[in-house]
Amino acid sequence: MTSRLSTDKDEGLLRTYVRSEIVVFYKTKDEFGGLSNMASGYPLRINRVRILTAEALYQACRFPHMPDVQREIIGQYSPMTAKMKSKPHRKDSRPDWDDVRYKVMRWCLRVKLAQNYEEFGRLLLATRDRPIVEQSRKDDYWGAKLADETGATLIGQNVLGRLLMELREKLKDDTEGALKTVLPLSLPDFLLLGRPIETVRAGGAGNDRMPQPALF
Ligand SMILES: Nc1nc(O)c(N)c(N[C@@H]2O[C@H](COP(=O)(O)O)[C@@H](O)[C@H]2O)n1
Repeated sequence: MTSRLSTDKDEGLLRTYVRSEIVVFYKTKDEFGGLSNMASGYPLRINRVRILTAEALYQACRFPHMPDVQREIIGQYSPMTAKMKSKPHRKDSRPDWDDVRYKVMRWCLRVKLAQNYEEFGRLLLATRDRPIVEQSRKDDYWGAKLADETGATLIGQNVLGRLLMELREKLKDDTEGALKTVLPLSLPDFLLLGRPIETVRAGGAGNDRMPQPALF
């Protein structure tokens, strides 16, 4: 599975999923909504900076050269607003963004697991061996869209779901807790607020819902 995801060569390859055979999440309140990057309750800490959701972290990674934009993104309470704050700057995303975004997403999911090992791990393992799919209205790159109005079938590249499945398989073998440590990606300028992103370790993030803006 890693090789399928290790390049965007298969970009455009749409997969078809039958709803009754998969774990699908659409809203964060769904049974498996915690798998969404928009889900709250899985706080992160990078270089001692608290970040409320994987979505905010992912969006901030677009702009290593723009710390003020990163600060604005991770300063939002709402993950959707964090995503919206990145939108006006998208054209200024790091120049290799389209090539590296799936690697960044894989790293964000690793961080989410490392720092929320019990809760997120339990949710991942509860999907057992089923395909995981994020249902989306518009985005059939990260997720999959309804094939028709019955909703019985979804079609998309489902890159996020495939990364989650990849992580689930690693977690099944993680008897030593190796996934509680996450090395930084070896990308040029992998920065947060002007500093190189350091190794991420379990603990540290806390789950006290302290608002990120309080840190600024
Ligand atoms: N707009 C929107 N609404 C939701 O409810 C979503 N779950 C998403 N998808 C997430 O957006 C992220 C990708 O953002 P880019 O389009 O690459 O900037 C990723 O976390 C998707 O899962 N989008």
